[in-house]
Amino acid sequence: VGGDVTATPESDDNEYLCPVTIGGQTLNLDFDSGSSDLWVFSTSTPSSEQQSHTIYNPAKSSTFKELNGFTWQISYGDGSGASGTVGTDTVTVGGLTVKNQAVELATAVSSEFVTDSANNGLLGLAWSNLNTVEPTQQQTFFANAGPQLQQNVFTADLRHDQPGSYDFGFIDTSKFQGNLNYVPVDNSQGFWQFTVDGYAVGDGATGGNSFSAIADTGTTLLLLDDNIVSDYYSQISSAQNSNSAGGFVFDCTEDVPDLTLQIGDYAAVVPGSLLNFSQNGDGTCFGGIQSDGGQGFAILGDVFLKAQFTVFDQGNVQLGFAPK
Ligand SMILES: O=C(CNCCc1c[nH]c2ccccc12)Nc1scc(-c2ccccc2)c1C(=O)NCc1ccccc1
Repeated sequence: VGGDVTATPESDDNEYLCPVTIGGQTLNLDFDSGSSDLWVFSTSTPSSEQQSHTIYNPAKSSTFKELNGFTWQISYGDGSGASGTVGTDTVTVGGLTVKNQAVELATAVSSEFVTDSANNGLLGLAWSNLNTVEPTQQQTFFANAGPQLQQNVFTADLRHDQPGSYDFGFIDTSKFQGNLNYVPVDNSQGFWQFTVDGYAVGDGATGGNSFSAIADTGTTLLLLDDNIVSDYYSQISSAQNSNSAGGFVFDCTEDVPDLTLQIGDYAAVVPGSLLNFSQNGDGTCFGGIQSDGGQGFAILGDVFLKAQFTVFDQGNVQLGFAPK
C-alpha cells in the first residue's frame, strides 16, 4: 500500500501545497518535515481568521471523534504559530488512508497563516516526539501509516515553479538519476537531522567544518551558519545584507554561484539558478541562502530540496539523496 500526491508550489516557491482528505473533506495542506502536528483551519477558527481559507467542519464528518480536553500550541522561528483543540478522523493522502489520525483544529492562527489563503494547515512529517498535543503526544500521519507501507519511507520531489510530488511507501526510481546516497539521521530532537561534512562555493574547493543540518520541507530557504553565508556572498560583488529586504540581496544581473554541500560521499549541488530566489522589484534579487539565526543547525529548506530527490527513511532512521 502506498500513496502519491502532487505538491504544487505557491508563488515564488514559497511553500508547496498538497490535497489531503479528512473525514471526506479535502483541504490543501503544507507538508512539513520540520514539524509534527497535523493542524487545519476549521469551524473552530474565528470567522475573522477563516477569510478565504478552505475549512474543515468536524460536524460534517461521520468519522470524527473529539479528544476531550486535548490541546495543542505550536510556534515557528519566524514568529508565526497556531493553537487549538484535537480530535481524530480518517485521513487520506494520495490513496493512502490512516484511520484515527490526530487532527488538530485551530482556534487561533497567527497573521502569517491567516493572510496565506492557499494554506489551510500543515501536515507534519518530522518525528512524533516533536508533536505538541497535551496531555498525550500524538503520532504523525507518516508514523501511523508506517506499518501498512511496503517500504517505511516517504520521498520528496519538489520543483521550481512546477508541480512535484510526495510518495509514501515506495521509491520511484524514475524520479532521480544514479544511486541514492544514504546518511544516518539523529532523530533525538525530532528532526530529520544529519551531518554535512563540508561545502564549496561555485567551482571552489570543498572546505569548512562539518555541521548539523535538518531536511525541512516546511522552510522555504536554505538557512546556513553566518560564516558560510558570508563566504558565499563574498563571491557576489553587489551582495549586501539588507535590513529592509530581511536578508542578503544582490543585483539581479549578477551571475550567482552554485553551492555544493558534501554529505558523506555525495556532493549535493544547489545550482545558482535556485539561489537567485526572487525579485525585490527594484533591480535587486533576494538570495536563496540566508542566515540560520544561530540555530545551532542548518535548515535545508525547499531551496535545497528542489535540487535533490530525497528519501525520508523512517524504518532505517536515515535520509537518502540523489540528483534529478
Ligand atoms: O518550523 C519549521 C518547519 N515548519 C515551518 C512552518 C511555517 C512557519 N511559517 C510558515 C509560513 C508559511 C508556511 C509554513 C510556515 N522548521 C524550523 S526548525 C527550526 C526553525 C527555526 C527556529 C528558530 C529560528 C529560525 C528557524 C524552523 C522554522 O521556524 N522554520 C520556518 C521559518 C520561516 C521563516 C524564516 C525562518 C524559518
